[in-house]
Amino acid sequence: MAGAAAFRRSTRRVFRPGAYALSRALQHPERLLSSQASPDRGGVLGSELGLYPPERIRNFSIIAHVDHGKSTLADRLLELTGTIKKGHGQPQYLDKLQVERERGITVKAQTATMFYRHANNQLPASDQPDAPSYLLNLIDTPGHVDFSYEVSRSLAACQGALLVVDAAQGVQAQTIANFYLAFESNLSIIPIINKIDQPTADPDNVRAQLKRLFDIDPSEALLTSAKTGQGLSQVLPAVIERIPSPPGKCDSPVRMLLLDSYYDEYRGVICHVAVVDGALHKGDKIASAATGRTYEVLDVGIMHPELTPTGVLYTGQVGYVISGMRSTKEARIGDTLHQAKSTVEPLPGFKPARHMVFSGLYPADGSDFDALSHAIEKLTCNDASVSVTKETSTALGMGFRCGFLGLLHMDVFHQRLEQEHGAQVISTIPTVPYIFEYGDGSKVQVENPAALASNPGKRIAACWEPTVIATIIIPSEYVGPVIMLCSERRGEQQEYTFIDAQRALLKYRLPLREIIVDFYNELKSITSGYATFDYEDSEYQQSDLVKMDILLNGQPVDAMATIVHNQKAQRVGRELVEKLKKFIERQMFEITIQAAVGSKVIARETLSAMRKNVLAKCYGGDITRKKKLLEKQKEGKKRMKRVGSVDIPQEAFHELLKVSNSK
Ligand SMILES: Nc1nc2c(ncn2[C@@H]2O[C@H](COP(=O)(O)OP(=O)(O)OP(=O)(O)O)[C@@H](O)[C@H]2O)c(=O)[nH]1
Repeated sequence: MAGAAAFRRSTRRVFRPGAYALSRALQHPERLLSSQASPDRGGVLGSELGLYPPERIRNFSIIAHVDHGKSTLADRLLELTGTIKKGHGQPQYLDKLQVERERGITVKAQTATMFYRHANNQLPASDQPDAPSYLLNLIDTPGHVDFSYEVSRSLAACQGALLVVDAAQGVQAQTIANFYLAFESNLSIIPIINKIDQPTADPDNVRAQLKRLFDIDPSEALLTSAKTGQGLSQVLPAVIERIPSPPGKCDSPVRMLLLDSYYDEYRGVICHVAVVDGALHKGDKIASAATGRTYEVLDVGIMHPELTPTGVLYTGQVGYVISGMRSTKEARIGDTLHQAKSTVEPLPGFKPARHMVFSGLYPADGSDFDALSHAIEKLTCNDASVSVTKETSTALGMGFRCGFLGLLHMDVFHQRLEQEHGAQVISTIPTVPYIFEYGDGSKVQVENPAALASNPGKRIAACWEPTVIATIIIPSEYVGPVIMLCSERRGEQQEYTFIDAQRALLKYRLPLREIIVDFYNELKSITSGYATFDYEDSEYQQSDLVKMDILLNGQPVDAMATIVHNQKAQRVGRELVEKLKKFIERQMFEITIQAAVGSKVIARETLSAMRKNVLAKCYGGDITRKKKLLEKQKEGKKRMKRVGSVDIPQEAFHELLKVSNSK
């Protein structure tokens, strides 16, 4: 247990202060409304919501490692309460984005309100028509490390969390991170061992892990299969019995926490809110504590699971508000919305999103800049966690420098640009925010390696790079290779313990740069897919960094510049140059591809001259076939970027992203 306690202390860092400060702020409830009989399932009117005082409300989240079954469990609970129809033909109801369905991950947290009759004895609720009804707000959360910001947001509105653990896989890296987020938010945690239908399920071992790592009493864990439905009937009773109701002052002026916001083309900005004190009615005037702006409440309601107008939301309830905000920039996540002209204490805010990965986004066809600009603007309306600034590259023309929470976040943004807005995008090698100090003592944060060149007269005196604390869980036979991988990536071991007889936990401090490209893939491949990995931001460390340029026929390509560790420059340079050689097509003249640090060339390849004749194999005189081939070639040319005199295909930029920066 001593090991577990030490581990817990060392893991506490993951807590997001805003999240648990809120639950502390909500500690002294005063209940105004008395509990009453309940409305029928499904039929929700504003007057009926008033029948749910805080003691009849439970706000909870589901947290888990990726793929342990959060969204499936959420679906089952929505079905069980009649909120959605059984077999509605669309699994993972709360995963609404196309990219979420395709990748099977949750990116944006969603909320749904359910109604559930519950009696305090062991009889099934169906045998007790007079059993009281409860209003349950289920807040689905993303599972991936990049989106832990969304997790902390969701937790701030909850008093409890279902901690879902796969019965076969057991506790994984993200189970640990999410547990501590919930624990430090003072949430009541209900452990759920899911997927017990699997032949390899070992619930006893998972119980033992929960005890060892989190000191959770094994008898508290519920055993379920979200797939077969086994054990699911225990979940909602446990939610009602074990999770406290939301505290808040029913008779105070309205005060609510802004949990999330998105832009709807027809209705404007829709804010998800948790009402902490008082009641909010349609027509009320509300103000934002952050901006001081006032708004009129045009529509208010619950997510049941679609937007369902109720005209009112009471203390402890979670729902949506439409108030004529023009852009999500006005709807700051974590802001307090309150009754206009009243002085209220703002609720503790959230930790602002930190951008850890930056990349340039350029239209594949230069003339599509306006279309890309429009697409990015629309997408950031719904994803305020992306930062966007315009930038210009000599190689790629006009584009944008975007900051993301992590690499998956970047990928998802990219995919959404293409899928939802049809944008064809070239993105540059991702980079992390470095800090450089010049000889004159001035410091700059560098988010674009090419920007370093704009200060040629200044000598760089020192540089710092962001680091992370990574938690890796692996079967013990893989410890050796993983330790090697981490030290190759300039990692510093912080902890090495066993979580059970078969699995080890490693903690490393690693430069963020070393994990943003390819680390996870490599970790997965050397551990046959068994490793799980999570990380949290840590401090900056001083480092020996250099800017590496890529030159084509002697011309630096600004969009391909990158910052690397001095000792790795040669290897990375060679790899980049070899990769480019494969992707740049031969042209009518010789092309030299070089990697250089300052004026020193560290890698070089030459591509000999050739003319590609697409008609070479087209014997005979079929003119339509010839035309088709020429058309195809023309189409191909469109996807080329001309740098100086060299055409670079779009794929070359994509491939560069994959180049390991540290092998
Ligand atoms: N055998 C079995 N499979 C399950 C069960 N619950 C979920 N699954 C499957 O596990 C996979 C992952 O489930 P999800 O519900 O998408 O997992 P998630 O935790 O929401 O994943 P993220 O949204 O990526 O965080 C899906 O293929 C589900 O069908 C279960 O109880 N038994």
